Amino acid sequence: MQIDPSFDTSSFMAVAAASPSSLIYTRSSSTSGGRIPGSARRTTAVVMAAGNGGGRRMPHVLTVAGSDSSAGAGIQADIKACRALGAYCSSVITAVTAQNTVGVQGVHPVPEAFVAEQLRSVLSDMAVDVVKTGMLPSVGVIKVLCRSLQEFPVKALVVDPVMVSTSGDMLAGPSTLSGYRDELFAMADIVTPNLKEASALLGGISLRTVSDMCSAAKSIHNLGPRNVLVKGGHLPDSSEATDVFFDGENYHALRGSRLNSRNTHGTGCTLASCIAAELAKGSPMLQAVRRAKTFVESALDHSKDLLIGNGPQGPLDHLFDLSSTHARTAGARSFDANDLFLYAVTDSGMNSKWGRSILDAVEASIEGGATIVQLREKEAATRDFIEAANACLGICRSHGVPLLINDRVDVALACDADGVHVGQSDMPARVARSILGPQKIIGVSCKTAAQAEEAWADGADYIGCGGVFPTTTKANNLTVGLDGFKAVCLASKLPVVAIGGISSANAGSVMEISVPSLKGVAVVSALFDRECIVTEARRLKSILMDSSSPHPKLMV
Ligand SMILES: Nc1ncnc2c1ncn2[C@@H]1O[C@H](COP(=O)(O)OP(=O)(O)OP(=O)(O)O)[C@@H](O)[C@H]1O
Ligand SMILES: Cc1ncc(CO)c(N)n1
Ligand SMILES: [Mg+2]
Repeated sequence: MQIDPSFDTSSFMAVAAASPSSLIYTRSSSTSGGRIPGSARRTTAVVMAAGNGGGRRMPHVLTVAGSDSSAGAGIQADIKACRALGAYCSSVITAVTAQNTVGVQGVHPVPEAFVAEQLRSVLSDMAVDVVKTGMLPSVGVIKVLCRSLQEFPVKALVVDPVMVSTSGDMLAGPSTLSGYRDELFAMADIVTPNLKEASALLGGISLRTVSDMCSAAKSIHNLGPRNVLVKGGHLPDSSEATDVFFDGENYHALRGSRLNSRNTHGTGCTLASCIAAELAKGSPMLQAVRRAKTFVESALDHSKDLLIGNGPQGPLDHLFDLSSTHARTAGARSFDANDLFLYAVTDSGMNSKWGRSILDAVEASIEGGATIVQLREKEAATRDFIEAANACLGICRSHGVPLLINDRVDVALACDADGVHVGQSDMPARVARSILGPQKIIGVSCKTAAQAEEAWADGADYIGCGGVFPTTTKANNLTVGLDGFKAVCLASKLPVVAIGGISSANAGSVMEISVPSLKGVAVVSALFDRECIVTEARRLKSILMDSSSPHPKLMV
C-alpha cells in the first residue's frame, strides 16, 4: 500500500460515489450469513450518503488490537488518541485482556473467525483510510488480517508489533514473530517496535544505543515494511527518549527529553495510533511520526500528576485537551457582577516608577482584596504582554479572581484570559463578542446612557463609567461627575463599575449613590501609585464594605 500524500477527502468522496456501495454491502451481509440486522436499511443509507456527496467525512482509522481493561493502552488508547488528533477510530478486537496499573492478569483471545467477521463488518462499510494494528495474539489472526486487507485495501497500514507489555507480560505468542516477518511486514507502511520487540524480531540481539537502534531499523526494513520506527522509550541510562526513523535511505534520530512520570502505560499504542491518524488526515510519513511523538510528549506531560490505580504504571490522559475546552465551554466561569466590587487596573508606568513587576503588582492587589484585575499595558511589546498576562493568569486563577485584558482581544485569546475591557475607540464589543464567544467577560467604557444602551445591545457584560472624578491617569479624559455617573447607572441595563480619580478619600461617596446597577469601583493610581499595594487595597475594600449595601459574596 502506498500512501498518497496528496490524498484529500474530496477525491475520496469521488471514489466513494463512483463505487457500487450497495454491491459491497450485499457481499458483506451474505458472507456474514445475514446476521447483521437492518442490512436493507443500512444499504439505503450508504447509497444515499455516497449519492448525494453531502455530509462531513472524518479521517478514519481502524485499529485492530486488544482491549485493555485499564484503558491506558490497547483499543481504548487508540480510540482516544485518534479522536484527540481529529480522526474517527473504529475497532476490531483481537483479544480481551484483564490488566491494571500493576500488570496483565489475563488474556482472552477472540476466535479468529470472529476477528474476521469484525474486519469484514468495518472494512466493507466504513471507508477506512488507515489500519493500525496492536496486539495480534496469534499467527492465525495475522493471516486473517492480511486476507482482509487484500480484499479491502486501505491507504496505509501502521503495524505496532505488540509482544510484551511494559510490565513485562507476554501479549502475543512467539509464533507471531513469523507471522509479522513473513506476512504482515511486507504490507506495512510503517512498523513501530520498541527495543524489546525489535530485539525479538531480530533473534534476540542486544540494543543499548542509538547506533544499535539504527542497525536494527535497517534489518527490520529488510523484512519488507516501507518505514521503520524503533522506539527508544526504554533505552537504558538515557535522559532522552530518542526514537530512530528509517525510510530505507535516511535515518532520523527523533530526539525528545525523557519525562519523569509514573504514567507511561500506553505510550507505544498512542504513538502508533497518532501516526495512523495523521496519515489518515493526509500527512506524509515523517511528518506524521513527528506529530505523533509531539502528541505523546504532551500527553505524558499533562498526565504527570494523574493518580489512577495503585500499581507502578499509570495510564496517560489522552484527552487532556478536553479539560481546558470543558472549562471554557461548560460555563466554569460565568460572569458574576459582584466581582466588580474592587476592580484593580494595572499601569506599567506606575509599576516601573515603584520598581515592581506587573506580576508582583497583581499579586499584591489580590492579596489586599481585589476582586477582578484588568491588565492595561499601553506600551508593552505584544510578546512581553502575553508573557506577563500568562503569569498573572496563574495567580488570578489560583485565587478565583477573573483577569481581563484592556483593549487587546488578541492577547486575551492568546493567553485564554477571562475577558477584555474595551473603550469607545477600541474594537466594538459586538465584534469582540463574536471573536471571544459567549463565555468570556466583556466590559465597555461608557460616559453616556446611549453608550451604555449600545454596550448592552452589543452583548457586553458590564460597563465601566467615568471619569467620575478628574484623573491624571488618562489624558484628556472628560469627567462626568457624580451626577452624570448616577444618571448612567440609572439608565444602564448592565452592571456598572465606577472609574476615574477614585481613591480611599472618595470611594465611599461613590458607593453611597446606591443604585442597584452600581457594583463597585475601579482603581489605578489609588493602588498602583502607592508604596504598599496590599495596604491600600485593604483600606479601599473596607471603605467599600462600610459604604455599600451588603455584598452578596461576602455574606456567604
Ligand atoms: N518517559 C518518557 N518521556 C518521553 N517520551 C517517552 C517516555 N517513554 C516513552 N516515550 C516515548 O513514547 C513513545 C513510545 O515508546 P515506548 O518505547 O515507550 O513504546 P512501548 O514500549 O511500545 O510503549 P507501551 O507501554 O505502550 O508498550 C516513543 O516515542 C518514546 O520515545
Ligand atoms: C491490549 C494491550 N495492547 C497493547 C499493550 C501495550 O502496552 C497493552 N499493555 N495492552
Ligand atoms: Mg508497545
